[in-house]
Amino acid sequence: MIKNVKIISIEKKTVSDGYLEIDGKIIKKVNKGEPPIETLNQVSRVIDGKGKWLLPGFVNTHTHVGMNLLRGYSDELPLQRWLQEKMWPFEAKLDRASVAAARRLALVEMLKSGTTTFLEMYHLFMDDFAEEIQDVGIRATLMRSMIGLCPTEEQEAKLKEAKEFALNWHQKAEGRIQTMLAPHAPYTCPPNFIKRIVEEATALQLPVHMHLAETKKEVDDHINEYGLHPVHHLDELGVLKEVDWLFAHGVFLEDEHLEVLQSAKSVAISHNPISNLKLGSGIAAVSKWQQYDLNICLGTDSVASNNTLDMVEEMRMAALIHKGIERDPTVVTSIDALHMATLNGSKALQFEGVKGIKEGAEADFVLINGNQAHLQPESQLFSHLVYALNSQDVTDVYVQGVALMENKQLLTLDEEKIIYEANHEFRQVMSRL
Ligand SMILES: CSC[C@H]1O[C@@H](n2cnc3c(O)ncnc32)[C@H](O)[C@@H]1O
Ligand SMILES: [Zn+2]
Repeated sequence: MIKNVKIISIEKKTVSDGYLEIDGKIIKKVNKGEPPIETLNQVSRVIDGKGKWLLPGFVNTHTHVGMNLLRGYSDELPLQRWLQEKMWPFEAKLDRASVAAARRLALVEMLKSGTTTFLEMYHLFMDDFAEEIQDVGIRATLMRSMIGLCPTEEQEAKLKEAKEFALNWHQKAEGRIQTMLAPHAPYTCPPNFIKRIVEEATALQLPVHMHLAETKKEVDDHINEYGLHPVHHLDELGVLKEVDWLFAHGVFLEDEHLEVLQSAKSVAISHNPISNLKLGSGIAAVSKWQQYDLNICLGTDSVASNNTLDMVEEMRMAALIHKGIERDPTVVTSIDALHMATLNGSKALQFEGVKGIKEGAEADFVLINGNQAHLQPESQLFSHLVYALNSQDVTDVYVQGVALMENKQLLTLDEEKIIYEANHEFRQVMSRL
C-alpha cells in the first residue's frame, strides 16, 4: 500500500490526497484520505508517499532500443541518407553482445525516466530480448520487424521468423509481453510483401506496426512509383480493414488520408515529434488528427534520431510544438499530451488491463517527487506534469504491482555494469566498421 500520496487520475482529470492498495498485479483500492487501521494491519508493506505524486507510467509506442549504441553517431542528416549511409552500415556490424548491451542501456534509461511500457520494432536477437524483459519486469510490445528489399524466398523466411517470434511470446511474461507483425515501411516492403504480412497477421489476430508517411521524399517517391499516396495504396491493397494498425510518424497525412484511416478496422498513430524535428522530416498535423476517430499516442523513435528515450521530454514537445506552428495556444492541451503519453499508448499496444489509476486496473504507475521548486506552487498539477516536469523527478516505478525502481535505485538492473558494458561494446562495434 502507498499512503499519503497525491493520486492523479488522467481520465477523470482529478488530483486527490489519499492511498492506493495493491493486491498482486492489480489496484485493489483507490481512496481519499487515510487508510483504515484494519487495512493497514492487513497489508504486507506500507510506503509513505508524502510529497509524492502518483500517476500512470509512460508508454513509449515507437522505438528501436536495439539501436541504443547509435546515440550521437549521426546527427544532421535527412532520413534516407541517415539510414543508408550511417545506420544500416553500423547496424550490420552489431552482434548478439552489442545488441544486448544497447538494450540494457535503454532499459535503464526508460525505467529511470518513468516508462513502464514500450514498443520495440527491431530485427535482431528478439528472443534474447523477450527473455530479458521477462526477468527485468518491464512491459513491452515486441516484434521481429521486416525489411523486404530482398528476393521473395528471403521475405518469406523473415515472415516465418516474425510469426514464430510473435506466437512464442504473445501474452507471455505474465501478460507483460504483447506481439505484433511489423513491415518496416512502404518504401522497404513491396506491396505483395505487405499483403502477405497482413494475411498472416489476420490469421493470427495480431496488430500490424509500420513507419508511414514520415518524410515528403517517401510520399513523393511512392506517388512516382505507384501513382498513389502510401495510405491510398494500402487502402487499394485492401489491407487497412483486415487488422488493427499502429503507424509511426504520419508527418505527411492530409484530411483525405485521415478519412481513409478512420474508416479502417482500427488505427493508432504514434506521434514522434522530436525524431521528426531532428531528421528535418517536418511536424505532423496532430490537431487535425484529433478531429478523426484515431488513437493518438507518443513515441521517441530511437536514440539515433532523438537522442533520448525520455517520454517526459516527448510529451512536453508534443504539447508545445503544435501551439507554435499553428500560432494557437489552445491546441494539444496538457491533458491531451498526458493521454497520448500514457493511456492512449497502453490501448495502442493492446494492454487492455493498463487503464490508469483505478480499482481493477493493473498496477503500473510512477511516483514523482513533487517537493521541488520547479513543481511549485503545488496546484495546477496537470500543467506542471507537462510544462515543468523533468524526467529526473521520477523516483519510483511499478509494473504489475512490482517495484522496478525505488527512491531512484533500479532493483532489477545493474546500472553501473550496464553503462560500462555499453561503452565496451560500442568500441567493439567501431573496431569492426
Ligand atoms: C527493421 S526495423 C528497424 C530499423 O528501422 C530503422 N529506423 C530507425 N528509425 C527509423 C525511422 O525514423 N524511420 C525509418 N526507419 C528507421 C533502423 O535503421 C532499423 O534498422
Ligand atoms: Zn522508427
